[in-house]
Amino acid sequence: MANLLELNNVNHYFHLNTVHETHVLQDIQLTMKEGEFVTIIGGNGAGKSTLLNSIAGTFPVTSGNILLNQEDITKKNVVQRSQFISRVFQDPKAGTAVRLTVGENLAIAACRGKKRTLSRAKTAKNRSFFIEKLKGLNMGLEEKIDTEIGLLSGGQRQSITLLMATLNKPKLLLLDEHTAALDPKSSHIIMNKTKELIDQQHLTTFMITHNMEDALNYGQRLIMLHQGKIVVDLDETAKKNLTVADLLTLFQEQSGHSIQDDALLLQ
Ligand SMILES: Nc1ncnc2c1ncn2[C@@H]1O[C@H](COP(=O)(O)OP(=O)(O)OP(=O)(O)O)[C@@H](O)[C@H]1O
Repeated sequence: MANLLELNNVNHYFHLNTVHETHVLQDIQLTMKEGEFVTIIGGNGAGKSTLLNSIAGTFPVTSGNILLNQEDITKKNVVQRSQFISRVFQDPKAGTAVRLTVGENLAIAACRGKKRTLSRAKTAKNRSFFIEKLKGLNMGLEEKIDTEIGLLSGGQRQSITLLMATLNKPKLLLLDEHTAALDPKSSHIIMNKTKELIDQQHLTTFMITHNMEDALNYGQRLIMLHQGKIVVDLDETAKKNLTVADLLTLFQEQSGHSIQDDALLLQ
């Protein structure tokens, strides 16, 4: 199967050529197949968010190139890339207009990357489409279609953010610790919804998590990042029977360090 995403020798420096220079991504070589669900873990400051930001186009990489469906997107900015790359952030408020209703937020998401044509008939059709999608979440959120999204709980908001991110079937879905701000029960519900949406649409997905169990339980491949380098890359067979303890040992063997990250170890 063809590569959906390809990163070739990607390097990223912050504050290049200053005393504060940090080499955050170091010669990243990474490919993802279409439909692959990859989880990524690593200690604080390993460069996970920077890697996602580089793929999303939040800032230009210092060197190297990024290909999506064989097209070089390295020079495209975040808005141009958002036509085919969706992202869900840790903060459930990010990516939504908190003063607009659930329905209005979904309408904005549905227009992403398309020409906006609004007619009464289309608005009514969209409304029933959104109600069906909300029903699919099985959280009773179809009743909240006219509620301001800012008034919903973190878990409810995050499930709608997920729906918004997947409404137009993105080529690539980036999940940036999207359950980390939720309580354990909501986090579990959202992870199950995430898997459901990914499976239904066969979405190519890259998920950062601090939860090692989730990193092992979800997706077909697991990557560990350490000091800006990929130190572990496990396929489905390799990660199938691994425990969190095995993962910690593997990390130590490959990087020469133990994970100095309480958030990761406390999971
Ligand atoms: N905008 C920025 N300007 C300068 N340095 C930055 C910036 N963003 C991140 N860094 C630095 O880059 C390094 C990697 O940060 P990044 O946020 O990518 O790590 P992370 O693996 O996502 O960490 P965490 O798990 O703690 O969120 C850190 O040393 C961080 O201080």
